[in-house]
Formats: sequence, structure tokens, C-alpha cells
Amino acid sequence: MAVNGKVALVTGGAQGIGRAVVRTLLQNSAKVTVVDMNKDSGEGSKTELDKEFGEGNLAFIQCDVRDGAALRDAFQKTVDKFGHLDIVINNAGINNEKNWEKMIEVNLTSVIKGTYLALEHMSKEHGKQGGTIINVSSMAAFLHSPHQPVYTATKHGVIGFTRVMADASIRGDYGVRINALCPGFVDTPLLQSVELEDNMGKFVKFKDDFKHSMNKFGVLQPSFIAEGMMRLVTDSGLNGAVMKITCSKGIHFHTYEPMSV
Ligand SMILES: NC(=O)C1=CN([C@@H]2O[C@H](COP(=O)(O)OP(=O)(O)OC[C@H]3O[C@@H](n4cnc5c(N)ncnc54)[C@H](O)[C@@H]3O)[C@@H](O)[C@H]2O)C=CC1
Ligand SMILES: CCCCC/C=C\C=C\C(=O)C/C=C\C/C=C\CCCC(=O)O
Repeated sequence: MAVNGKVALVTGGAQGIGRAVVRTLLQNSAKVTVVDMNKDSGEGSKTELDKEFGEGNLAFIQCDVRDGAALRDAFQKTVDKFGHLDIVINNAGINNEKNWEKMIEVNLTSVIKGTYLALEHMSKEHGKQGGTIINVSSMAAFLHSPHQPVYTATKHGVIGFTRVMADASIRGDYGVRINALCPGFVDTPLLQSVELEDNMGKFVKFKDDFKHSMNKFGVLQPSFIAEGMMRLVTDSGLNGAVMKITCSKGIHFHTYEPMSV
């Protein structure tokens, strides 16, 4: 899929990985809606990106992705403003082992909601023209990040859900590609949460282990994750692929046994 003239919606796009992805989409002449709960960084980012790429290409909608009605409204507003929807990146995520029920809502339930809403606006089943969905998981889904049980569970969940939906899309002829992206450690504000009892709860006592892991595996830059994301968006041969990005191997794909049915 060529990105020029396409319309994208990125959750959690106000900072970190999401912001880098938004910037790359704008560089490639897409129209983009950022859906994020953080008003200050969302508006600040919009001001900067408007200066760089011109006004009218980027919309910011303040929205907590856990609020299903508000998320639905954000999708509708994107279509009302830009005319259609082609690319949805379910990226918003948190690290909070203390409030783990909230983390499941943000990291998994909202990815499911975002995927179903994306299909309503893009699937041929709904009379739409097709598109692509990328759900952000993590290398934690493969390495079972130590002392991070619920974060790890949510990221496993994102992969399972995404792979099944990719298969459903083929069988149902939705015309929508659905992929998961799994970065290793990335230099964003989320990474700093590892130091905080408010985020890690009783697991904060293992913060030195986490830092050791980061030193061992290395920390990626958000722009490199955006590069991987663009490959998933543009390569129409990749439905259902699970992309991994690490310092040691760069951008690569997880391989699975073929399904027996
Ligand atoms: N930073 C890292 O090392 C890695 C991050 N990831 C995943 O990448 C995704 C993005 O993470 P980062 O950019 O690192 O985090 P970040 O904390 O820098 O940015 C996350 C963005 O999501 C927004 N957000 C959080 N909860 C929200 C909610 N309920 N509703 C709407 N917006 C919400 C925040 O306001 C923020 O702008 C997450 O899903 C994360 O789990 C995956 C692997 C590694
Ligand atoms: C384990 C500490 C987590 C701190 C929480 C904040 C950020 C979350 C980060 C991730 O999602 C990534 C987690 C784990 C995988 C890290 C590296 C894998 C690299 C593997 C390799 O290079 O082969």
C-alpha cells in the first residue's frame, strides 16, 4: 500500500513510539489522527508537526482508549474530517503492575476495541475499501519479561488476538491486513516507569535486574520502530506477520508452525 494520500489513526501517538510513527506517516504524505489521553503532549506535538508538515494534515483527539464510546467517536471524527480511513495503529500502552486491571484494559481490551472499530470503517464486509491494522505488542511476548507478569500477559494476548483476526480477515475477505509489531526496549518515557513503585508495585525491588536486561539487550530508538511499522503498512504480502525489532537482529519476523486445518 502506498502511504501517499492515505488516512491513518494512531492511538498513543502523542509521544514515544506513536509520535515517531505519526511523524513518519506525515513524511510520507499521509493524513493522520492522533488519539491520546494526554492533552498537553498531544497539542504540543500537533503544534510542532503542523509547523514541519503544514496545517490540515494532522488532527489531535483527546481520548482515553478505555472509553469505548469516545474511541468510536474518534474513529468517526477521523472519517468525517479526512473522508475515509486506511491505516489504524493500536499503539497506546502502559506499564503498571500495581494497577494491573487498568493495564489489561489499555494494553489488550482497547487493542481489541480499536481493531473492531477499524474493521467497521475499512472492511469490505462493511462495504469499505480495505486497509491495514497494526497492533503493538512487545518482545516481552517472547522472552517473558521477568517480574512483569501482567504486562507480559497483555502482550501475548495482543499477538494471539491479532493472528486470529488476520486469519479471519483472509477467510472473510475483509480486504484488511492485520499485523503485530514487537519491539525490544525502546527509548521512550515508558521505559522510565521501571524505577517507580507506582508502576511496578512489589516488583520495583527488581529494578536493577531490569536495568541489567536493558544493558544486555540494548535500547532502540523510536524512529527505528517507525521504520518497521512503515514496512508493515506498505508490504501487502505481510498479512498476519508478527514483526520483531531488536538491537541484535534488527527488523525480522517470528516464524510459526503452519496451521493444521
Ligand atoms: N518503550 C518500550 O521499551 C516498549 C514499548 N512497547 C509498546 O509500545 C507502545 C507505545 O509505548 P511507548 O511509546 O514506549 O510509551 P509512552 O509512554 O512513551 O507513550 C504512550 C502513549 O500512549 C498514551 N496513552 C497511555 N494510556 C492511554 C489511554 N488509556 N488512552 C489514550 N492514550 C493513552 C500516553 O499518553 C502516551 O502518549 C505500548 O503499547 C508499549 O507497551 C513495546 C515494546 C517496548
Ligand atoms: C522488563 C522491564 C520492563 C520495563 C517496562 C517498560 C517497558 C517495556 C518494554 C518492553 O515492552 C520490552 C520488554 C522486553 C524485551 C526486551 C528486549 C528483548 C531483546 C531481545 C534480543 O535482543 O534478542
